[in-house]
Amino acid sequence: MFKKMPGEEPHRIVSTTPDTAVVFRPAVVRTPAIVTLVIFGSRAVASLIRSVWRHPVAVLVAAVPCVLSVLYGWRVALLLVLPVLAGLVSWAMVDRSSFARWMGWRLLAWWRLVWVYRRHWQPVMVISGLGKHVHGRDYLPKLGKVSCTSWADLVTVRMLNGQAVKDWADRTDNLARGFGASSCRVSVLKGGRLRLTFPRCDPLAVPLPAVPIPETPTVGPIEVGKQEDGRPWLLKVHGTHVLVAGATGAGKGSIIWSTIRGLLPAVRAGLVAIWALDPKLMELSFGRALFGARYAADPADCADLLDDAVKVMQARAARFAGHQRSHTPTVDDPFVLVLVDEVAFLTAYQSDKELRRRISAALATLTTQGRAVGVGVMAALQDPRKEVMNIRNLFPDKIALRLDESEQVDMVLGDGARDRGALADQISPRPELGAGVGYVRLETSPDPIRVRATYVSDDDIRDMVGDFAGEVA
Ligand SMILES: Nc1ncnc2c1ncn2[C@@H]1O[C@H](COP(=O)(O)OP(=O)(O)OP(=O)(O)O)[C@@H](O)[C@H]1O
Repeated sequence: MFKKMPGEEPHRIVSTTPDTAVVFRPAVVRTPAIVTLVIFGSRAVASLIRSVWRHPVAVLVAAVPCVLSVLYGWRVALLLVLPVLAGLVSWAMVDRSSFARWMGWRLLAWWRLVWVYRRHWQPVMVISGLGKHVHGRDYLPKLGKVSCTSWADLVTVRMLNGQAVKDWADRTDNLARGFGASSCRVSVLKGGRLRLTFPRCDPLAVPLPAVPIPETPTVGPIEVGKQEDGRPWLLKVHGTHVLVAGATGAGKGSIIWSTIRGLLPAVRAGLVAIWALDPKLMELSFGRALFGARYAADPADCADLLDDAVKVMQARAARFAGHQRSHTPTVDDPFVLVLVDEVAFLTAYQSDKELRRRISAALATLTTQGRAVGVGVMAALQDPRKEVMNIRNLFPDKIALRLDESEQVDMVLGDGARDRGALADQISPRPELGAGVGYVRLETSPDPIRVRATYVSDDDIRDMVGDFAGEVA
């Protein structure tokens, strides 16, 4: 039986009988040096080809000056390279984004691969427990491609056979510390490969001003903020229901107001009607004039308004039955968005049992039957526990802002969301850093996305009221 053993291992192998009278030494067949050299040589060539394939720009930048100086001497090489360098600097100054896309991020990715990930890969894998060092041999997950975006490094890895995604998700803290990043997120690619996302900076660290009101009426998706990768965060409200969960001061109001702001032109055009329930009498009362008669703060009025919404929904369902299966907003049948601030005031904390029953039943009816006929619910709440909000699973889209406890993250976003990097319990309680910051999970992907809502200030709301009050159907 042959066994491959590197280094000094073969010398240590001895087998003895129990009384050590007979000692067996297995025969050791030494690999000829030439074979070893050929193996190492072919590995070096393969690694060179891989580097050229994955990092052509970086290899070109490093290799061309070296080749020129070998062929023509360093003076000629310098003369030839300097104008190119000047050209690159001017390109970077004139059009930063195209330079970053074609050169900057590629060079940075190569540098980060060599200097950060490859250099620290072996110790970080072994110490974090994702790799093993057994009898002088390393069993390490394979480091794949590294690419850089404006805010993060994206690292592809091939897991060891027998490893599970959870093994990696449980060690995101180790990975982040090991590679000098503030956090690490794990997402699954196919074929046993994972993508690790290591943020280099936080584009959401500063509050975002309210986006301009759209010029043309739209029922969404509405731009309500920014995603971590710098792209706009577009929130779908028509054809779904949205639950916003966050501790007090987490910035739930900014999501509600950003949504209202984006819908106002459609409200003016008669394509959308916003119905507001404001049991805390704080958040929505500020722009009360925007909602006309469709505003309620007293729990009994809230129950009546919800019952009216159910009637609208049922009347539509009866009319649509057999004719259409989905809703297109029109002036006759506008999209009705029922906004509920602190829904637990109306359900869990409501002392009047009959009111509580009516409100819970109406909310459950709207969230189970409303989306196909153009009635949507957007509800905000502080405490996402089932005892407080037993219909939270009827909301297809959920947003987790800052939460008090780590267990609440999975309650809002679904199982495994926190393991995959939705650290909503670690969002800063300082409003300038953390208010409006949260995680969303789209129906199409299990990976949570970090986002920040724009801040619609009191002045913005006053302007909105000034421009749009009285235009409500
Ligand atoms: N998107 C945001 N960006 C920056 N700051 C924000 C943002 N949203 C809110 N804030 C700040 O955080 C404070 C609290 O926000 P807000 O009242 O919306 O939180 P909330 O989650 O609705 O809290 P509560 O449940 O107590 O009403 C605001 O006064 C504001 O100063």
